[in-house]
Amino acid sequence: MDGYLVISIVVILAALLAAGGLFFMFRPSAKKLPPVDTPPAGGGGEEEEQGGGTATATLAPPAPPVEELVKPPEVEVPPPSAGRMVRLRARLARSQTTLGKGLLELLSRDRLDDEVWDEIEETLITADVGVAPTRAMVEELRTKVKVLGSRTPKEVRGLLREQLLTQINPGLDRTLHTSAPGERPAVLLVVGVNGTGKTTTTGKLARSLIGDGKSVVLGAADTFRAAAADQLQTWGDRVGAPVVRGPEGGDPASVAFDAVSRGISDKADVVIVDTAGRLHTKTGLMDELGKVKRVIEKRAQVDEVLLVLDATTGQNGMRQAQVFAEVVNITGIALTKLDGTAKGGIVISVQRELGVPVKLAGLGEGPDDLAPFDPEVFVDALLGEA
Ligand SMILES: Nc1nc2c(ncn2[C@@H]2O[C@H](COP(=O)(O)OP(=O)(O)OP(=O)(O)O)[C@@H](O)[C@H]2O)c(=O)[nH]1
Repeated sequence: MDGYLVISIVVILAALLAAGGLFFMFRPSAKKLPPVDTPPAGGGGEEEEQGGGTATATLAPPAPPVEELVKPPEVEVPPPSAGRMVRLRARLARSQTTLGKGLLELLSRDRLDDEVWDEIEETLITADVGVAPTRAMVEELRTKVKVLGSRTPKEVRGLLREQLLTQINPGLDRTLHTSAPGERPAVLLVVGVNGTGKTTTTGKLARSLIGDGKSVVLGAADTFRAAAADQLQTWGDRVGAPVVRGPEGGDPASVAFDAVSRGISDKADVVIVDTAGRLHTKTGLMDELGKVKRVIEKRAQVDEVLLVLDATTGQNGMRQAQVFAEVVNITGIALTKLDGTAKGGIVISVQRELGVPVKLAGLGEGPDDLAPFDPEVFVDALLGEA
């Protein structure tokens, strides 16, 4: 019986060894693996096919790790801000020359009677210049025309140019405060009614500052609308500016605080905080913006409060601007959509009403269509070529 058992074990072992041997002889070889489907690089794929027969020739190169296939988004290098208003002058000319040409035509008439002066006044008021500045301009023009007697087109243009410039006041300091004393970043707070172009202006401004060689951190304190933070994120990603954001409906002041803290720790040059500024009630607005400003000031001074105003909204926009001015100390105005209105006179009335200079002009929807406001370029675009 024992002998029978021993023989059985030996037979089983022999069968196992034989099976193992067969497996190693016929196991699928790495050489026969299907080629990995990778795009041919530099003609290498063709060479491999021509080599046919040898194992190395049929082997495809190892697939790159997945992370390598996901390319990081390309960071754009925006152009500097200098000379932008000149570059965008055609946009202004297209929308504003109705005003300029209308005034030039009226002032060039042989007889300047009361009716014509009324028309001049009307043209200025229609273009949102505002009643008081219109009266001042008309009075000055009347006196100068009397002194001049007969007028050549060049003289008329010169007179009007001088008057418009006087009202716009080229002497105002339009510098955007983007350099802070000491180590900390400059802090810019962007306020305004939704839809005026606030988020777009924040994004464009970040681009233009980066184009001027500054580093920027963006704060998406418009937590009221998630899309606004996404929009800002896209702007930031395009130029490599970090965007600090919070949960939808979260506390805007806390996002603003975090953004400024990030700017300080990153040693950034500028932090721009985009706010929601919903104009539900004046007290609500005051609470929200007041808190954002107070909380930021725990970390750094706010160097610039930029009010974004839509030039196409006329007197309604002006009223909204006044509410913001009562709530927060505005230091500059970004006038958007100047490319889409003939009412460029709003530059004059808004400065006069708020006592704050227009510092930036929005002249289109393109990423680089925001320019430092230049009064002379503006007036020349308005009046057309001399
Ligand atoms: N033509 C023209 N369009 C502009 C200009 N600035 C902004 N816009 C457009 O105005 C629209 C509103 O801009 P947003 O930046 O979303 O406005 P917002 O004030 O931030 O509004 P919320 O995101 O709701 O807070 C967008 O379609 C912009 O492209 C400009 O200077 N010219």
